[in-house]
Amino acid sequence: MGLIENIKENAKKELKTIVLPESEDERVLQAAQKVLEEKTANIILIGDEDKIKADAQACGASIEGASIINPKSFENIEKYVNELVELRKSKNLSKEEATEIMTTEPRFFGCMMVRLGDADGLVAGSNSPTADVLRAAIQVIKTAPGINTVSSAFIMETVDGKFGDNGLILFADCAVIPEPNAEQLADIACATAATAKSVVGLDPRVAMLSFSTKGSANHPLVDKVQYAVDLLSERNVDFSFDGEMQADAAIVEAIGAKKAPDSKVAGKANVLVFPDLQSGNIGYKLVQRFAGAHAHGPVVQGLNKPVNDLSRGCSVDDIANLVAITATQC
Ligand SMILES: CC(C)(COP(=O)(O)OP(=O)(O)OC[C@H]1O[C@@H](n2cnc3c(N)ncnc32)[C@H](O)[C@@H]1OP(=O)(O)O)[C@@H](O)C(=O)NCCC(=O)NCCS
Ligand SMILES: CC(=O)OP(=O)(O)O
Repeated sequence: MGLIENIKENAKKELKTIVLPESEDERVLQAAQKVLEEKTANIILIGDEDKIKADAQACGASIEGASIINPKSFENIEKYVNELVELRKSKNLSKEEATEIMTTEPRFFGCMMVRLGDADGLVAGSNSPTADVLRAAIQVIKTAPGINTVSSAFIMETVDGKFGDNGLILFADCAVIPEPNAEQLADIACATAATAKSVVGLDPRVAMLSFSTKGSANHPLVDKVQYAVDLLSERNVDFSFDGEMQADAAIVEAIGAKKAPDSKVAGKANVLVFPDLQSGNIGYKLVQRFAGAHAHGPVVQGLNKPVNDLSRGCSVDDIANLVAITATQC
């Protein structure tokens, strides 16, 4: 069974409720139909019921079985507003401002549903930049206890099975932290190793990427990655890691053996931690488009409850798949 089939089978075992706040996007309505037909989650759509039903009919999506909630007529809106005021107390958010946010920004409303237990998880981002989804999640859901860093990973399913574990390889961080420091890079490595284990079932081998392999170049950017590797050693983590190393040394056995002969990770990495968001975001999109890889995610890591993002270029299947992934994280 393939990765997504496996995840969907797991999601079916105990149905979770996933919020899709971007009901104005026809791909979301079509994905809702798919999820309901496949029975991988219960679905809540946010918005005006008449409009959503008309839009669904116009795009040929049957959303029967989905719940629809309109924040403007939601009976518990007062509770949601009060919770947001409390959460943003240090920023002096007024009740009027909180009411405006809760009734006009469905991503914030949806995250509040998840925070307060009225839903189990949320998937958004097909119709909004990642930053908007992340801001709502960070402000409303917050980080998990003991975690400082929210980051993300793409589960890349490459076609010929040559790289990673039978073609499965995680890329991080491709969506959240523009210029991670060494501490944050170490946090990203730990979070992505955990995602590799819990969501994909891999035994993680993490490569900390750079334009240098084991000191082949000297530059402050290389020093940062080396420092992140030192931090991982100090943390006594329970997964294999190594770096700094170049991408070819990380994933091609012969090149790994030449450039980093003593490494347990070089040549067989199944988690790639990019040194910054420029390289991570560009890197995943090139592999997705040039190599025809499926890019599942970005799976957001470090939050107290599951909220996952989509690329605006996503397909209906991408949304339905991410809903199943989210359901298994609940
Ligand atoms: C994630 C992101 C939206 C946060 O931006 P922001 O809201 O402007 O962040 P700020 O630096 O103003 O911080 C706001 C709050 O969020 C927290 N925060 C921001 N990023 C965080 C992270 N990665 N992990 C944990 N907390 C974070 C800050 O500590 C701060 O907390 P406070 O309100 O309690 O003081 C921003 O880093 C971003 O835009 N990232 C790139 C997203 C993107 O475009 N990706 C490419 C396409 S996928
Ligand atoms: C993850 C990502 O790159 O999102 P978008 O394409 O929407 O910017």
